[in-house]
Amino acid sequence: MYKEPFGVKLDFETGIIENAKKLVRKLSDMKGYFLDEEAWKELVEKEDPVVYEVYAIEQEEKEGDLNFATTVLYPGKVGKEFFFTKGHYHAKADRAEIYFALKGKGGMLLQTPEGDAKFIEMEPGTIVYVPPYWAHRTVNTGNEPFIFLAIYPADAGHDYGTIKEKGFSKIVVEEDGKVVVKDNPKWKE
Ligand SMILES: O=P(O)(O)OC[C@H]1O[C@](O)(CO)[C@@H](O)[C@@H]1O
Ligand SMILES: [Fe+2]
Repeated sequence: MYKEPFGVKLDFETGIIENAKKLVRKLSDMKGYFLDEEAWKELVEKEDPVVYEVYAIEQEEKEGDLNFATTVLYPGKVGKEFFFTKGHYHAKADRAEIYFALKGKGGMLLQTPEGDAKFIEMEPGTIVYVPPYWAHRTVNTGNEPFIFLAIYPADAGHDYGTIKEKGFSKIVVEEDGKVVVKDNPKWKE
């Protein structure tokens, strides 16, 4: 009837949550996500780096329950574009989410289904509220791993397909040593 409460330990240095399920996303898992396809191919053939790791504590997909996960997003670029997570809408699109930045430097790209985008900078201590219906992707704009905790409804689910197909309307790139958010020339409305 009642579920058993529990506490787990999160290591602030590494982002690892004990007893969590680990997921690894390598650059080869992200075909078609980056603007510069040549640079993507070259880097995959050379070293196929890990782009991010997720440590998740997940419950059954039921209304009312909560999941949480840390992400360790490594520093790097494909061409001029900073490493990012795949990004997704929630399968149940009206589900919100909270992110809490722990280490490193980065930001979150958010987008409505109409393509209105927003970039929110994140540093340790930043809490980001992801409202219902907004797609979200995190970006590492620094030189060390960008680590954050996400807390989301257990029944939110992931809709990766829409972003994989259309991308985000904005990209985050390095130009003259600066972080620049600009229009994505490949964005399909
Ligand atoms: O699911 P993505 O877009 O690959 O990004 C990874 C992060 O997002 C989450 O799916 C939560 O929104 C986590 O599992 C993880 O923190
Ligand atoms: Fe999410």
